[in-house]
Amino acid sequence: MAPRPTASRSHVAGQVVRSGRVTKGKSEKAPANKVPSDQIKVVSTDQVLEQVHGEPPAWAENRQQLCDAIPWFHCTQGAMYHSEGFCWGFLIDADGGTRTYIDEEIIITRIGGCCTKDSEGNLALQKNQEADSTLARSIIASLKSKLPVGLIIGSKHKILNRDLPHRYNVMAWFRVTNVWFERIGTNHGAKVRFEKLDLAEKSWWAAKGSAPPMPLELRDFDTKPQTLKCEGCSKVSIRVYEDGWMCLQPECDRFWKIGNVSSPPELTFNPAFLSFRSRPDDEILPNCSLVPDHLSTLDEDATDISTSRGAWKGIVCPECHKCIRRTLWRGWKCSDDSTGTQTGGNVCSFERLMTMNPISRQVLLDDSEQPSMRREMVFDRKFMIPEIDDVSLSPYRKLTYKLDGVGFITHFVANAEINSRPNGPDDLFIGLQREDLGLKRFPLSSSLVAGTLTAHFAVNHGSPYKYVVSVLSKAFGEAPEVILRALGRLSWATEQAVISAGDMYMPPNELLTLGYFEGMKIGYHDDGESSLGPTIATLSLGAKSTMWIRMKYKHFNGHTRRVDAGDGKAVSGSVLQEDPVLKGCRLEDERRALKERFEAGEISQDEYDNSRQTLFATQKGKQAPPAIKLELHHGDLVVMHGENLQRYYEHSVVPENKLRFALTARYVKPDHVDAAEIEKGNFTLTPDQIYDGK
Ligand SMILES: O=C(O)CCC(=O)C(=O)O
Ligand SMILES: [Fe+2]
Repeated sequence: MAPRPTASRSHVAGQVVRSGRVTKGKSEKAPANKVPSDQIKVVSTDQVLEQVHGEPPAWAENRQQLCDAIPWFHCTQGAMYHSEGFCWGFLIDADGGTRTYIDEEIIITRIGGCCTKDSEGNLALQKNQEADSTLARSIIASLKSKLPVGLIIGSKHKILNRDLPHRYNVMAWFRVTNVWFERIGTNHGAKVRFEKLDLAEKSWWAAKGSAPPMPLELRDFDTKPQTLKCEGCSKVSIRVYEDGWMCLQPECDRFWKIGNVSSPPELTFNPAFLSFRSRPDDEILPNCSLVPDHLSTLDEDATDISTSRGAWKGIVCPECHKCIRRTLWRGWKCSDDSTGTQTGGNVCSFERLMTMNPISRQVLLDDSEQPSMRREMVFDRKFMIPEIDDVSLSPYRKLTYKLDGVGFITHFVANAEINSRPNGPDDLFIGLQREDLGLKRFPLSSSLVAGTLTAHFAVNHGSPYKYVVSVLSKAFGEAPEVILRALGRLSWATEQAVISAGDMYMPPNELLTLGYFEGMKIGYHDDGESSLGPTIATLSLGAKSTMWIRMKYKHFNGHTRRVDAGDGKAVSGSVLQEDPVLKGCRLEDERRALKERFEAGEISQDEYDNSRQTLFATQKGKQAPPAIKLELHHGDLVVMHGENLQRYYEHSVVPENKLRFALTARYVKPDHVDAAEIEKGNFTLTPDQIYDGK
């Protein structure tokens, strides 16, 4: 038997393989003494990294950059990007599992999925991975359809032991040559062998100073590793390990056995399995380029192109090759989408700002949205039906949605007469596009995947306010005319709504402008910070959108969400300390009855809590369906009023077309603002900036 390299004694291209996960065949080329010392970087006492020969064609500091710019890797989690039943892209990073392998042309790894972390932080298969699982099916489909797969290597990759230049590095196109199953722990999981498609070109991740690849004409494409038919299941399996041939069909009772004996835990790859190469095949063609040249496909002269879906994808910086997202309203700036950690102190100066021809309101109108004097209104009975008032604020139609004990939402429905007035919504819409407002996309403060940017642009004027993200605030004193005019309208709407409810009017001192391109939206959130007054007014400009309002999960269900304890088991959520038992919540009658008994002193706190736990155990918690649906059109105003509205309910807005602005004004309590920033919220409107409701 060939010597079996193990953790303690194997040397792979000049460095000790520390993980003990890889066992390489004897076909290894570069022996340790061939690596010049200037090409070795000592990272820590036990890690010596070789320099790589070249540079990746594209790279990223985080997954979001990668997913935004690389069309074959739209995936923020997991190793494999699959869609439409195929695997398109694959990331090899921290943990490829046991028996992984990498060299300049071949990669062997597990396909991901079905995993959990063991006590040492390594990924362990939690259950069997079957051939009909989504991941296995996708990778097998790519193999059978000869679909090339793009590979990316992350700097946490433990086996290559080269000094990878960036956190995520695009490698090359590969073909899938084999997919098979192995026993991994007590379960079985799928493995894959990738082979680089272009064998003529030297891989950038090859060691610096290493020999060029063997020319194609000198290569042997005929010798293949041994394949044998299993006497048990009659299916053919390839010989992956030198230690012996094994049946690799998990359903066979001879699976993962050499002869009659279970395979040893340490195995050596069959050199023939590592060294065979597939003949170049013209049929294997990627269906897009490895690194997209997105900028050259944008025709800026076409109207509205700068706000189309295609225009807010990420690009690969033509200068430094970093994947950059469109963080700026006007375009891409390499240094703006940077954590600064991967640039080695060099800031790339690339930027591409678009012309941004203003789009007129008419371009966004669809057939069902002809300008009319008063829009016809059809209400869907699935949602709350409002009170309709066509008189008191004419020419606006006033729709009021009342949530008992919670608050109300007033929708001021505009029409063509209102919109076309000088300095009205039509003019404001064009005005906002002409101004350089400094709209930007910011990282979401609470997101499952760190670094995720909002799917809308934002800029704040007036008192500082942190909504779902932190946005720098500009003083009203520096605000352009359009912002002050919008503030005039929003102050009017706030006053009308609040006074008609008999509440005190607090003039807004903050205005957040959101800009939405095609396909952008704002997900469910509330505007209920302790620093804010109870009233929030929004002016919609441009594309039509739908606003959804639903009860928050915990108020709908009466308990917080169940959380994953990390071992695959769910920890049940805790019951609410104070359950408002809102109208329409789940198990409303039962919850109200328990609450009444508790408040009447008939049951103790413990009994109340335990009875609710028992009640909730009968049904799985779920998200509340939307209670209110508002169709927001150009020029419409919406006022949400009531602290409890933000406490118990959340809202989201989904626009439908290429360009929409939402200008939302709030009252930020001065005791929550730094003294130095108070004056940012001061403003005086000129008489013609004050709105009179016409
Ligand atoms: O886009 C909209 O209409 C709503 C914006 C919003 O919810 C917010 O700014 O908090
Ligand atoms: Fe909001």
